[in-house]
Amino acid sequence: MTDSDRLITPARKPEDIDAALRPKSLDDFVGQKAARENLRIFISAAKNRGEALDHVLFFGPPGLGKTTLAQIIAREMGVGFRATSGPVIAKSGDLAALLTNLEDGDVLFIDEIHRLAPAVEEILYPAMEDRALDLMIGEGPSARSVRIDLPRFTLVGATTRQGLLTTPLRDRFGIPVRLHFYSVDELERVVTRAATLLDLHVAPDGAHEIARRSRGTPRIAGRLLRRVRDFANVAGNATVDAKIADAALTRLEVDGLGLDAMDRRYLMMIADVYRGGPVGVETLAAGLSEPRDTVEEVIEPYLIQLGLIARTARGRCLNAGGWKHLGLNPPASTQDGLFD
Ligand SMILES: Nc1ncnc2c1ncn2[C@@H]1O[C@H](COP(=O)(O)OP(=O)(O)OP(=O)(O)O)[C@@H](O)[C@H]1O
Ligand SMILES: [Mg+2]
Repeated sequence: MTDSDRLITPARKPEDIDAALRPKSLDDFVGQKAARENLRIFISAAKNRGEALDHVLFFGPPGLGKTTLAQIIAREMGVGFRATSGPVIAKSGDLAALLTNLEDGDVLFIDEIHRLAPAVEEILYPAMEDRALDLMIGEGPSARSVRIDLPRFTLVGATTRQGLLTTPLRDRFGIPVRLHFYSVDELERVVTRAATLLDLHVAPDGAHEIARRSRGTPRIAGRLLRRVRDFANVAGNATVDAKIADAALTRLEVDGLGLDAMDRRYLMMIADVYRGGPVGVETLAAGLSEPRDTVEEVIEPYLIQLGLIARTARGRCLNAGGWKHLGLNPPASTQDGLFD
């Protein structure tokens, strides 16, 4: 099984209906209170001054609302929205064309901005800083550089890997925004809101059951809701309540914390093969036959967030909560206060 086959992967799956479920305004956007309130202030200040919003960088795990917020910024600023992504911009000329075609004040959204080619990235520096484009005209000895002024624009970058961004690029974003996993309460609101959009009746206990299994991630909440709806339909239930949600998600092998077979294999491997760790991430990745990136970016963040495992300098360790979730006792030798 690869990560994209998992029901609870935070990455976008083809059947996800992200666009239909996207909140369209800051008021409609659930959670991320600090980010939301800061953006509200920056947006209203920029509008008052009649300026474009400063460049914004969103970073955080997949499915938390980076693309959604980028679109909301354009809407709240009342400007156009142009979207592209790092790997799509192959040549510096492609980016130059995008930039020169912007209209005054537009938002240019670059997803996966950590994957920009270095030559393309260099075009961005003067564009972001001075709203200018430096172009080379001609070749050989007669070549000369001309500077073209660009319209005012806001670059909104998104990345799941802030660490892979070069410092000069990161430094040019005036408004860096980190997105966090959502609380169960917030996800209940995400589920209830999505249910209304899907014309589906979900009882509060049903929303709670789906929320607590959604790994802090709205995209997963939307996906699980639609899966549970299928079960409710087949069972002839008009309302999604906790019972049907639990039955459906248990059938789909998503446990009470939102962990699936892959997570349990990961935990089990540390517990069983490495007696609770520490064990290196490379070793775990090899044991699970998963790329190291998937282990570090997809499997581990949520397990760390739950406090089931810890990343230490010597490797990964299972915490007390991890042992408990597996229904196991830590080996006696590790019970001397090493685990909380
Ligand atoms: N705060 C929120 N309230 C309600 N729904 C949300 C919220 N944040 C995200 N969603 C929903 O979750 C889904 C994924 O959001 P989005 O596409 O913005 O995530 P992303 O961070 O851009 O993910 P990726 O890193 O994969 O590009 C969308 O369907 C969106 O409507
Ligand atoms: Mg996105």
